Amino acid sequence: MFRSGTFVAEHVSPTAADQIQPNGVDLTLDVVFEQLEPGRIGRDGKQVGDRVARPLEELEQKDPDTYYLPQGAYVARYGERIEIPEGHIGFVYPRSSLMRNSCMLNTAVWDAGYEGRGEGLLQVHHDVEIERGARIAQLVLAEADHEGVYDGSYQGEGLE
Ligand SMILES: O=c1ccn([C@H]2C[C@H](O)[C@@H](COP(=O)(O)OP(=O)(O)OP(=O)(O)O)O2)c(=O)[nH]1
Repeated sequence: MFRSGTFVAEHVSPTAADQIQPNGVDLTLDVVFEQLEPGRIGRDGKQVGDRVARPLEELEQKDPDTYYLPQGAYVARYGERIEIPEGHIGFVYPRSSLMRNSCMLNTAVWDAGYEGRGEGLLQVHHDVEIERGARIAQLVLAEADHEGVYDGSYQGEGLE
């Protein structure tokens, strides 16, 4: 069973009232990274390629806290600290307004016991402006059986 947005909000911080949806909690965009070097996925381990945070443009008469993203693929870090409670699994979906603007957010499984500010692959198929702090995604939680809890290399990411 999927949990309510109010339940999900107990595991996401900070959350403003307008982020709490009937079935989940909206996540905001904090940092956009651009990958510089190749990563590696091996049979026995992996490595994330070097990346750099994209600068926030500071154009006159424009909100300075806005990303102006040309077509391409970016890694987006969310602004919220997320905790996947035991007995649950998390899924993140893009906000439909992204899709309607020819952009997409690709995501993976969020494991029970994970804590951190996660990341998603932001695909920009048409140039787009996204304000820092704007809502781009929604986290939902479903009840799930599991053995053990998350103990991988991304535990605690973005909380430093
Ligand atoms: O779209 C997603 C999906 C998951 N996560 C977080 C939560 C998840 O629990 C953690 C690890 O994901 P996964 O298990 O897929 O990572 P991995 O590539 O298998 O690495 P590791 O074994 O170090 O966990 O990353 C994200 O930040 N974004």
